[in-house]
Amino acid sequence: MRQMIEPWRHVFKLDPDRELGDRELAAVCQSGTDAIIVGGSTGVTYENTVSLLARIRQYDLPCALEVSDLEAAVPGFDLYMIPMVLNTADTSWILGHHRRAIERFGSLIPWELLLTEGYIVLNGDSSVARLTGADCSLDAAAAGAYAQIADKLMNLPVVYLEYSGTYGDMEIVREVRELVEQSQLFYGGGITGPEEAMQVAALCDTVVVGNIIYSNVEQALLTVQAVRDTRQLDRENL
Ligand SMILES: CC(C)=CCC/C(C)=C/CC/C(C)=C/CC/C(C)=C/CC/C(C)=C/CC/C(C)=C/CC/C(C)=C/COP(=O)(O)OP(=O)(O)O
Ligand SMILES: O=P(O)(O)OC[C@@H](O)CO
Ligand SMILES: [Mg+2]
Repeated sequence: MRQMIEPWRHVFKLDPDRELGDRELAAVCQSGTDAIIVGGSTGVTYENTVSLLARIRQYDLPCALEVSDLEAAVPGFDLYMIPMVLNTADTSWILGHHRRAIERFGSLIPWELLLTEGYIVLNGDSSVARLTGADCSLDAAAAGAYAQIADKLMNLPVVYLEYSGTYGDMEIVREVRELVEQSQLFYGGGITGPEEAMQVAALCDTVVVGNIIYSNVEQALLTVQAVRDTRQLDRENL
């Protein structure tokens, strides 16, 4: 599964709990983005997830489910991304929900389609931070330490810098970039147009664009080419 995500430079994240018209969905899926991730931190149900998957399947691009609620474990995705929030003291978001999921779904779990994401949640004023009780008051050294736990101690395929709803501190992103060697570095949060997309694309492997799809789809679409046109900096040239 690592091979599937390796080429992903740009992805759109669609929230099953939000409305998106057919025209907008078509534009997003035909934009040239590398993949769609379906996910949200609240209000994700089996029904709204099935319905969004069926609509996305009209288009020919990979579609992953980022599992945030057991009730929404819908079969038929190309990939299942499993978040573990590293910077919370509430272990249910690191292991607890995961244990329950495995007890509940057992042999139904398509293990070969699962990828674990080491989440570092950095916007204290986001649903995901409130939900998981994440400690978002991290400086660059602390964020970098969590990133190395994911990359070097846990060997996770993905480190996800999650600024959901706000544009991140690029000094922190840069520090994390310098330290992550094996994991694929995802960044998501507050990208509202091409300039921000380019800045992030220079530092991270994969750029995730979410909320702006729902408020200004034209700006969201411009991020695709912006990421394509941006060369990623080598760690040595940061
Ligand atoms: C049978 C079948 C098809 C199985 C496939 C999947 C499955 C159930 C596998 C079982 C194995 C397993 C280990 C599952 C994990 C179960 C689980 C619920 C884990 C908890 C994951 C977690 C830490 C969730 C917390 C929230 C989170 C990190 C969500 C990620 C998405 C995210 C941050 C969205 C942003 O939220 P948004 O709502 O957009 O925020 P804003 O409102 O601020 O925009
Ligand atoms: O919605 P935005 O702020 O673009 O963030 C994208 C994604 O990281 C959310 O999980
Ligand atoms: Mg969102």
